[in-house]
Amino acid sequence: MTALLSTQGLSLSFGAVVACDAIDFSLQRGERLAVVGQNGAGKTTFLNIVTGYLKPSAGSVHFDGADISGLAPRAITLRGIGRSFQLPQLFTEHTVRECLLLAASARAPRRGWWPPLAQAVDAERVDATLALLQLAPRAHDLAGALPEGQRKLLDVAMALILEPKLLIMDEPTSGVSTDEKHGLMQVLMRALDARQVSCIFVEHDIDIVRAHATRLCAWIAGRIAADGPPAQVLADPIVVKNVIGE
Ligand SMILES: Nc1ncnc2c1ncn2[C@@H]1O[C@H](COP(=O)(O)OP(=O)(O)OP(=O)(O)O)[C@@H](O)[C@H]1O
Repeated sequence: MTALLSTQGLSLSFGAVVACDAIDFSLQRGERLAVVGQNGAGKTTFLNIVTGYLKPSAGSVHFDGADISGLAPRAITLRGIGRSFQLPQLFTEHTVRECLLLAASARAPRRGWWPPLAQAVDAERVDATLALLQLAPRAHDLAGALPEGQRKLLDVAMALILEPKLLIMDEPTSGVSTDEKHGLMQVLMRALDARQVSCIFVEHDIDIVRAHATRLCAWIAGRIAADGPPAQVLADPIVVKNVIGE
């Protein structure tokens, strides 16, 4: 089976710090991959290279059968890799519904703004996406007025409106209370399943990883130190010592 995403010898250093050390990696369709690692382990650097925000010093990235190495972030988004961030990137002065329309404009031709925007996405798809993320009751509220959990949901809704094949989420539960975290992840994972979107998510909460990931990669010093089913990786002594810190 051809991998949805793969990297071959992906490398990047910052001075003496090897942030991404010749990474060979692949992700199959349908996987929910959690990524864990101490601060500075290289998780973000790897994901920034995959999504075009950083250029590797060596190596290549393939997605959905094509070489996407060196493409700009917008081109990679249009090919089907969506991204949501630890601090949601919202249009806070706009309503929740308008945020989805603005996100959809990433698909519209570069020239023009509001008129092509309205044609770029149909109202039904916007409403279905809002419903999927349980945001329909907030559709006409300002994005900036949402509590953190709903900001995270809106950030993902804005990624899903572009119909990605893969969504990369950076700490989807950070800033959300412990009580709300599992509920939030259930809504997110159900939405991704409904749209048949594979995902990679960086997560520090091990309970969330156990409950919601099908696979886990543990990063240590620019390398994937352990990779496999979450229960297996979390029992690996190297991971226990260097990542979980017990
Ligand atoms: N733009 C940069 N310039 C210099 N050093 C950088 C830069 N970006 C990352 N680094 C360094 O590369 C290493 C990997 O950082 P990275 O942010 O990828 O780790 P991380 O695992 O995502 O950590 P965190 O969980 O804190 O986000 C760290 O030592 C970091 O200080």
